[in-house]
Amino acid sequence: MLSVVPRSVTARAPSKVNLHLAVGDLREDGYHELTTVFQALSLTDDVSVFPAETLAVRVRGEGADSVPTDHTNLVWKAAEMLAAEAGIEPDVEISIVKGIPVAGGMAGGSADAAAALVALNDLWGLGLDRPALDRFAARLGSDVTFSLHGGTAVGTGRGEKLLPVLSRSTFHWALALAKGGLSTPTVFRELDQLRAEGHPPRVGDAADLMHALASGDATALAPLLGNDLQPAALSLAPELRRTLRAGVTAGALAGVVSGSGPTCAFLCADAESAVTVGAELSGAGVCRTVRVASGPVSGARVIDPEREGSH
Ligand SMILES: C[C@@](CO)(OP(=O)(O)O)[C@H](O)COP(=O)(O)OP(=O)(O)OC[C@H]1O[C@@H](n2ccc(N)nc2=O)[C@H](O)[C@@H]1O
Ligand SMILES: Nc1ncnc2c1ncn2[C@@H]1O[C@H](COP(=O)(O)OP(=O)(O)O)[C@@H](O)[C@H]1O
Repeated sequence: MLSVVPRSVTARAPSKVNLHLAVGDLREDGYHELTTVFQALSLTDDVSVFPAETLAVRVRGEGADSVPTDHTNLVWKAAEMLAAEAGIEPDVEISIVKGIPVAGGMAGGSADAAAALVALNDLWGLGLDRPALDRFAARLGSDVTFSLHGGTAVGTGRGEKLLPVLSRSTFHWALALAKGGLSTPTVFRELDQLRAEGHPPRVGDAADLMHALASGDATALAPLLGNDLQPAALSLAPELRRTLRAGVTAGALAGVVSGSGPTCAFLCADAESAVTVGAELSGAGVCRTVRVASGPVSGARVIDPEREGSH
């Protein structure tokens, strides 16, 4: 007798770096008004879903020990939301393979949530279109909408209102992953505190940065990278100053704290330079480990792990 192997679906979602992150006022709902330019990077997480007796989450890979496997994991919440919408039980095993550092300012949890939405939409045959997936994404977290879309985009509101940005070439990055993580709400609170006490530097508008992206010129883009959360991340993790200096000394065009940190992202002239900068950073002992990545890449999408490989 033929036994039927239950179908599984795997989706891959990108990390992100904020090329520009302007943080505005604290809103009444506890979020800050943002204007940010996201770029999706080739450092990714894979999320596979399989029919199961009950909802369960497993995690392996980069930083897996510090990722929750209970209802607080964003993929668990994504499964419950979609199942409630479809009127079914969320009986599924969700397996996450992390390549994106946890609490690293690179939207790893958001990537997993976006990948889970895409994979479950396929597994359960829900036929949800992009606007519908966007609505679920925005409920899960501010960055999840971007993780779905990928590419290069401007985010406003709390980061969930997106408009695509013309970006002409591929940019190459060396990433310095730190020992611990930084909690996003703690970094926003630290910025509020720094602003109450003085005037930490603020990024201007993103007009010149948009031109540099459209021209595809990494040398023009480099001096325009900016992040209002960087002073707060440096205040909480002062050792990142050394990391930022070391990357530029190693030949990067510029370095910036990624989102709320503590990952530092270094824009490099080309792929070869990114490998050299990564090796020098590694040798300088200013970070836990290094990765190279390029962007922009696509948002969360179903993959065939046999053909595309799984990490
Ligand atoms: C800072 C950014 C920049 O892209 O990314 P990360 O560095 O975390 O990757 C994002 O704004 C993070 O987005 P995300 O990680 O999805 O945050 P959420 O879960 O929605 O919010 C976590 C907490 O961060 C704070 N928060 C988040 C977004 C925002 N616009 N204002 C805020 O003040 C709030 O305290 C909120 O309760
Ligand atoms: N699927 C997930 N992957 C990673 N972290 C998750 C996940 N679900 C919930 N978390 C929690 O979210 C927090 C933020 O993690 P992450 O999204 O990786 O970083 P960041 O917000 O800095 O980009 C972590 O403290 C982690 O415990």
